[in-house]
Amino acid sequence: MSQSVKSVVILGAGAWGTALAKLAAINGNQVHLWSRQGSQSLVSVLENAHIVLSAISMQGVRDVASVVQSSPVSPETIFVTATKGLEPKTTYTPSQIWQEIFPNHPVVVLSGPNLSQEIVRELPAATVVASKNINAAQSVQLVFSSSRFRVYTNPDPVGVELGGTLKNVIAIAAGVCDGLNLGTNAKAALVTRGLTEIVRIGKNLGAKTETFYGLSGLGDLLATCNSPLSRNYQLGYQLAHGKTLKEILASLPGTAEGVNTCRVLMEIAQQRSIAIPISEQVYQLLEGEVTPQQALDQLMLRDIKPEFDDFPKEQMW
Ligand SMILES: NC(=O)c1ccc[n+]([C@@H]2O[C@H](COP(=O)([O-])OP(=O)(O)OC[C@H]3O[C@@H](n4cnc5c(N)ncnc54)[C@H](OP(=O)(O)O)[C@@H]3O)[C@@H](O)[C@H]2O)c1
Ligand SMILES: O=P(O)(O)OC[C@H](O)CO
Repeated sequence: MSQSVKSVVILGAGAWGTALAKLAAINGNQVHLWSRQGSQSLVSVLENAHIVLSAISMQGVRDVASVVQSSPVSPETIFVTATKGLEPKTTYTPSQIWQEIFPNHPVVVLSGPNLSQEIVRELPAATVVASKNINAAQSVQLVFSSSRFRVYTNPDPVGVELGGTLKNVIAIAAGVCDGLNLGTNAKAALVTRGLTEIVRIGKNLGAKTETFYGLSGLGDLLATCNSPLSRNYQLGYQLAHGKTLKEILASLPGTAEGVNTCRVLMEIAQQRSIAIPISEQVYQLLEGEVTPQQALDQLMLRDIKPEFDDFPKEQMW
């Protein structure tokens, strides 16, 4: 893989921003890792940046993007977003925020089964870079691809971004499932039906169904629902052990985006009349309206129904 050296600015020196900075540096790129707590001004690092990647947690994305907007950036700069969340006020995905603020720049989504602690240890992993601008996606692919990190391109940014974002809600449920010791059958049912919910929402928001069966959908869902390294999984696991959300958030290392995502997701589902029963129980659990056991009972005692929403009637019996 040969390419010219790129100037890459990573916004957000949290767990994911730091891991991505390491990956870009391995390929000989000139990398600036920016944090609001650091000494470098945003203006100074943005000068001549080919790629600006945001690994800011959802709550800070619009503020940081607005500050970037007031700084001089080259018209060629590609924006990459690696945040997995939804904006409460607008229900926008992070890439929609970046595209709204930078309408004339390519925006690329980077998302996949990427637990940062494994990537920092240089364990092998794969991810997806998705954009309507395929040249931009390919440039980003070259910057991050290495013998330890395999990067695929994809033309469905909304699907890639929603897969990574919505799985966090199901990962909370998976943590609850393991915390309650419900067994492997229950976990398989939960993850599979969770994927059905993600596909329903994603299709309604304009994503391609097949994207959710790829790395950024099913791949990330499997990684996050099965790893104690996931903050969202950990949060669910601890809820099942009787801790309150407040107690868990006070000691959790880093951001568990699933909590806010779940609230925004419920709003989207209600506005569009989309059934997402697992996510709804996660919501009620996070709001303290049900216990983990009550959430389980509510799911198991729902009306019986066909497995698929759109199977032709003559094929059901
Ligand atoms: N960790 C992973 O394995 C992983 C993998 C893939 C995707 N992601 C996604 O990447 C995003 C970041 O995750 P993370 O694990 O890196 O979280 P994190 O360790 O909590 O770091 C969050 C970063 O966002 C910054 N930030 C938050 N609000 C800000 C604001 N208003 N202005 C400026 N900076 C702000 C934080 O700055 P301060 O330190 O100054 O607060 C920090 O650098 C999340 O959306 C997550 O879902 C994470
Ligand atoms: O630690 P989590 O739950 O934010 O998950 C990290 C990544 O999204 C896994 O791909």
